[in-house]
Amino acid sequence: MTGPATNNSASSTDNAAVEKVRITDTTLRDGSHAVSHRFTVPQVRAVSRALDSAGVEVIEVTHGDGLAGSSFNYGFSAVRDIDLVAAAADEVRNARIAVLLLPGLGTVADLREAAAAGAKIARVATHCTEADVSIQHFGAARELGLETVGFLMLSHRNSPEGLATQARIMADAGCQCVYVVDSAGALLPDGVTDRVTALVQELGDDAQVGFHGHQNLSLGVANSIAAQRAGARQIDGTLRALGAGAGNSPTEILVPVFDALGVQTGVDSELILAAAQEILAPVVPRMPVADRSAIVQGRYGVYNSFLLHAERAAERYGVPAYQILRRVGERGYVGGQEDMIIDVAIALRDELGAAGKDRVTA
Ligand SMILES: C[C@H](O)CC(=O)C(=O)O
Ligand SMILES: [Mn+2]
Repeated sequence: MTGPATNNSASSTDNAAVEKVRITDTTLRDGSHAVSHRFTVPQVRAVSRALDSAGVEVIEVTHGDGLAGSSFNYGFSAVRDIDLVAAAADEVRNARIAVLLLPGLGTVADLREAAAAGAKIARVATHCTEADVSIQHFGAARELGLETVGFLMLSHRNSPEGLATQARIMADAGCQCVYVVDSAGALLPDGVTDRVTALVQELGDDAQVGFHGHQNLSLGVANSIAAQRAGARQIDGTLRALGAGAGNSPTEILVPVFDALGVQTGVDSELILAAAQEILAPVVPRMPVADRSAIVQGRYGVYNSFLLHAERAAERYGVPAYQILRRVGERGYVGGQEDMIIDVAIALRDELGAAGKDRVTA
């Protein structure tokens, strides 16, 4: 389906040197955070089939925290990653299945198993100042014949120049596309433009640049437009914005928006709308929403995967989740420090109790 021309379509096509982006849908990976990693094989099959039929080129499937993320600290999956990857790979005809790996959590052995199960793309994620921990994983992924993508998480916590230095480390290790990852939904469009531009200049023809947005400040789609205009060639989304925190840039909105801008995605707008409405929505009990906690995450730059951990700690210790998250942001905790949320909740409980304040949990 090609939609009607819009007022801004002419000017934006004039601006765009490249008029195509590749959409990676991560409903079955980032969306896993929002369902506490409870996706089942029939759900993964149905969503993969719908995305594939709509023309989505890349579908990411894993625990929300990547291969081997199923654990006490991050939350247990309903079904093993590898079984979900194999089911998705079996279901698709054209799309390629991607897996996420956080070094230290997932290992090279996990990558090997994922490749054997049908994964074609390895996405390796590190904190935005720690790219060096990904070097061996990119090497291993390339040896396995996998396409490689690098994720610089919490990208708002590094300057454009600093991020470009980290992107260079990934590209030199064999990464073929480095993503600016707005893990907290904290970046504003200018911040995205500056970071993507810095990476494009640094990487040149050595690697592409991608963008992964979140909705905490309702800017996922606007930031994706900024990224594309600055030279990003790969953009992430999820059906119905299903994802950590306030959720991700919605794929079914990215597609018609890029269409209106004259940027090709290769995805059929009508079929992607149907996938969101008819396939995903009925199986998801709770959709992400930009509520007080999620907006605080965006404003204080808090890793989105912390939301459900903070909500559980809030419930357990009788303190507001948004206050836990604000303090976590002030302390600058990064992915992997989920257990520190408990310490923050206990300290807040003691402080609020000592001050004689009422406890609330929302
Ligand atoms: C492991 C994280 O959920 C990766 C991601 O999607 C992000 O940082 O955002
Ligand atoms: Mn994310």
